[in-house]
Amino acid sequence: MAQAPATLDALRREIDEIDDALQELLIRRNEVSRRVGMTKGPGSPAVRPAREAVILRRLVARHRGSLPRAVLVRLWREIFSASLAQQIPLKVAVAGGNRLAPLAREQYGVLTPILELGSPVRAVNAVAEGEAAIAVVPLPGDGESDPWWRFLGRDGQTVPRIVARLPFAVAATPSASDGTAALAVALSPLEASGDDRSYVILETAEQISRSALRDWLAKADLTLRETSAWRDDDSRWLYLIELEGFVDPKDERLGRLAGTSESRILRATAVGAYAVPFEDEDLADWQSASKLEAR
Ligand SMILES: C=C(O[C@@H]1C=C(C(=O)O)C=C[C@H]1O)C(=O)O
Repeated sequence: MAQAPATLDALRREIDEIDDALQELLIRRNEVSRRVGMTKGPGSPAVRPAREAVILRRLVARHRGSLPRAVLVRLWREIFSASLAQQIPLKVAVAGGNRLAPLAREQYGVLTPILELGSPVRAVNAVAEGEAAIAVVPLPGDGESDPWWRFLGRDGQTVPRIVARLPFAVAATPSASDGTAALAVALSPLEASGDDRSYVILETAEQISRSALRDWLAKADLTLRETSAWRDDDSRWLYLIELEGFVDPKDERLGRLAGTSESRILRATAVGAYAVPFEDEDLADWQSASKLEAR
């Protein structure tokens, strides 16, 4: 016998039940995250973008039905932010005037306090000094007079590291639809998500061409993506290098670099890594694809 069509009342009762179940699960998730926070301890910072990336990739891959993947990601950004906010006082520093506040809000939660400071350098300092948990800073550019990244080459637990690239999903981040992108800096260890890019700072006593840098890196099995240079007062050069793959502070390829560069690299320090963001097609839904075809 065919099933009788559900009445509007019955369908609404089903939605009420689902809402209650969803709410119970969110309450439970936040409680477990609070316990994760207590288990982490002082040497294990709260902000873990690599773990968030692994979760989002898994959820997007197993998704189905008519709820768009971009909406799924948006929901989880708020869930992560609420989860983080009960582990630590979640405050995000940005440089006022560089249009990164909306991006920071869409990544770290619409209710998360944003601290607008005078420059990206001050935003990074706010993280070093514990005034903010995360700084959202512009992508490194070449020829900057005071690049925010120049403080990252030092060792130590209170030196901020690059931990994420924003947006993680353009389709889920309206403020990034014009191509705006940024990096997030926090006092968190470098963690691999399984598909990553990394940043290292190379220190040299002289200016080095991009092609020489690329060759030295290739000899040490490292693939260069981007470079930014900064000349320190005492004629020391710093290069912020973006590399393919994950490179952590103990990576033996960094040690090999000195040997492959005619010893012109004085120091090589791993200063960051980020999970490779979703491509638009990763978030494409069967429904939206069929809508496009129907046009
Ligand atoms: C719960 C954790 O802390 C934070 C919150 C996460 C979450 O809500 O899933 C994930 C990573 C961290 O940014 C964790 O590290 O697992």
